[in-house]
Amino acid sequence: MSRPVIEVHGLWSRYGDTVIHRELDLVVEQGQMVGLVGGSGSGKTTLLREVVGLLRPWKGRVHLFDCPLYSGDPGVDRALRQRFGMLFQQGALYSALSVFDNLAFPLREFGLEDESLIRDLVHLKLAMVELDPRHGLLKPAELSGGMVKRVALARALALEPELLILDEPTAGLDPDRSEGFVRLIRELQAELGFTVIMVTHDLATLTGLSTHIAVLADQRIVAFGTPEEVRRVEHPFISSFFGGAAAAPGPAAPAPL
Ligand SMILES: Nc1ncnc2c1ncn2[C@@H]1O[C@H](COP(=O)(O)OP(=O)(O)OP(=O)(O)O)[C@@H](O)[C@H]1O
Repeated sequence: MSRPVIEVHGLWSRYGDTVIHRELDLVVEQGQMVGLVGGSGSGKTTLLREVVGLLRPWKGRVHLFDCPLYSGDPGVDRALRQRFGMLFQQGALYSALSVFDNLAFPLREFGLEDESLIRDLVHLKLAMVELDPRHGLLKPAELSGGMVKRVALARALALEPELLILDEPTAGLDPDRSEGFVRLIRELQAELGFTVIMVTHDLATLTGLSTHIAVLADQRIVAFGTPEEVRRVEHPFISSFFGGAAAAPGPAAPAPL
């Protein structure tokens, strides 16, 4: 039985007098990989920040794993934070720390003290993203763009989250590296079963990763469904986003997960 991981109901957001979201609803169920698309400035990043509690909505309800995001109990909020991992476009890694310490950071922060266990877990996470222990000695500035993304992914997965939030996961990667990163996320998702919500402007990343697509336009989610279902919805943004491919999924359909 599928259960909701993210539930957003009647959400209003604003910066000053500018309303960004108006009565927005979104439900993401366990195991779904949801690509959130919308025009530039439509409020995708704002929505992600509200979903993870980095930004408080003006009005409305956000629940994660059936728990209200702002329970008022620091212990509950902390336990909830352990259940999701984030890969944000900027500020992914601490530049002064080695790769090893970047990955050890969330483990130590959440109370792990046994250094030999931390070492084993860090090496396990490095292996998950196809890196080896010697990469742990490097500083972020010594890594290629693709390796930075993989380390950031390993860090997002450090606490074995049930939900992974990705903001432009392949931005800045060339098409080959981007394809490799999409494959890696897909394989890890198939193995670990986490739910994904992702913002991307890249059609290849969107079609390669999404089981579902949510379209943000007119200050709310105007379409939600499988890529094929969403392509059939009549809306000017959807027609222009998918262009001529709107009627026929063809080769752009997502790979099976
Ligand atoms: N801290 C802020 N203060 C004021 N306005 C903001 C702030 N952050 C974002 N905005 C504005 O709110 C709107 C939504 O921004 P947001 O970054 O959520 O959109 P987006 O859909 O992620 O955009 P893009 O696709 O271009 O990254 C934009 O018009 C943006 O300029």
